[in-house]
Amino acid sequence: MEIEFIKMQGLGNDFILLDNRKGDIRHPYPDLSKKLCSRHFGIGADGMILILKSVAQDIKFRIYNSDGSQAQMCGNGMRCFAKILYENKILPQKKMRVDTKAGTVIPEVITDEAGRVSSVRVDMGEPVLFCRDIPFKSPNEIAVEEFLTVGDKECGIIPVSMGNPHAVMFVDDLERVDVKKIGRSIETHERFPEKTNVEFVEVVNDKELKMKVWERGAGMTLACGTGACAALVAANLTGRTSKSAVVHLDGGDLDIQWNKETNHVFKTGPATKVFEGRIRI
Ligand SMILES: N[C@H](CCC[C@H](N)C(=O)O)C(=O)O
Repeated sequence: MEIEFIKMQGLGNDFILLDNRKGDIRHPYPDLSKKLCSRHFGIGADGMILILKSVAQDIKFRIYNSDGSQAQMCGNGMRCFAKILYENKILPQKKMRVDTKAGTVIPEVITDEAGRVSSVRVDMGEPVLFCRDIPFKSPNEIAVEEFLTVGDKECGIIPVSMGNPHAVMFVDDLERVDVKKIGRSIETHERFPEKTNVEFVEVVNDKELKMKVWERGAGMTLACGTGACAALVAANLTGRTSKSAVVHLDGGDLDIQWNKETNHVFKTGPATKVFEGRIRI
């Protein structure tokens, strides 16, 4: 069968969006994601995102990594998702309640004078710090700076979940980190039973972070929205930044705010439609 798709990117983290509200795409999603995300044999992307009908909320969001694994949530992908829902008039409202495997997430599109979505502000919900819920194997009930044995090194990380697991590592000089080698090792570390995304973070000042990311199920990407949220939470918890910061990623900047009254984390950034097409599966 032939299906329509929309290729999107958020700070260079790219996705293939499929509208399967009618349920006519019956191909197993893990296999379909691997095929479509292949940069040599498919369309090419870090992940595949599905627009699905929801009973409980306005719409349902599901994300699969390029290796076919399913993730609970995707920050950059959620901005792309919200942009399409609004611009394609799938949902009339600017503020949406989205059913994700990380719970209900609330994106709000911000439009320019022409009515086009210029950026999206997402209420990402609450960070998860209980080790058992991340999940992360630890004698500690709550995440603190933990040490993982990676090869012949002891790496200090702070485990945080934004619905999906993250290992945040603070470094003095981001340019000197072997992101691939260390990221790959920590992604599959046995203390992360569901694997993990890995963020390498350099503190610029109280309101700025620089970050590179190795993503679970996708490898090095240009940006990770949930990862930027996890990085801000870890930085604030350890007194490195205030409760809001600009996170500089290879693909661009994200604005992250942690509202301590509601304990919700907010992420604001761009979303771009690259092209649309049809592909035989
Ligand atoms: N690889 C992630 C999912 C995509 C998250 C990332 N692209 C984002 O923007 O949050 C995981 O397996 O948890």
